[in-house]
Amino acid sequence: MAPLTPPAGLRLLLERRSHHHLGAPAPDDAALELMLRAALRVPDFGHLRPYRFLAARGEGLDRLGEAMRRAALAAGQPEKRIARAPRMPHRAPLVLVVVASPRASATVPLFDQQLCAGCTVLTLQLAARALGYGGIWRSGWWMYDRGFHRELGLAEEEQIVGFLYLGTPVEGADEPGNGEPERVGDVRFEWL
Ligand SMILES: Cc1cc2nc3c(=O)[nH]c(=O)nc-3n(C[C@H](O)[C@H](O)[C@H](O)COP(=O)(O)O)c2cc1C
Repeated sequence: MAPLTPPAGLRLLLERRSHHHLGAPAPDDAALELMLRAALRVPDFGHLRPYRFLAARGEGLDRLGEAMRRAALAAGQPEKRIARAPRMPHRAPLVLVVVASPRASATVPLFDQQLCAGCTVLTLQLAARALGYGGIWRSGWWMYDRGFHRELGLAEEEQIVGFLYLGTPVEGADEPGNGEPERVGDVRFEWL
């Protein structure tokens, strides 16, 4: 069977990659609006929209870093982690904290709702890429720390599913891709 030539819309997925080194400009409000509209299209059992976003740019990055520092201090984390906390969000000009915010539902399990929230992270990253920006989905210790969650005002049932760092890829700073198409043979896949 001859391989299909990927249509233009699929190239965004086939060529998706993360950018660790991000500078200005970040997606502006107009870009962010389009990205959020795309996020609203993720698969969503019961259309519960079980997610919300906390956004930081400018001084917001300082506030986010301070919240990270206070949480690390309160949790008795190593000195090195506490000291580096304020710098963490400054690795990009825009950081979205993506929060799974489950709704009470008799039919939609919590995990489904958290997966739905996770889908928004990738969708936002892809939408940003389509608009010419770069991004990386990060987690790390803070993602799971209840003290940090409280710093950000999360409710008990809420969970951070990702920190999405966004900006413009710094030219030449990231490892170039090897240019090879992904090999479908690498996927664990079997017919039942
Ligand atoms: C839930 C989740 C959490 C992640 N957390 C981190 C992280 O904290 N730090 C990191 O360098 N990469 C993290 N990654 C991986 C990056 O987003 C990225 O996929 C990886 O650097 C490989 O690059 P690529 O996306 O270009 O293949 C995470 C990915 C996922 C899905």
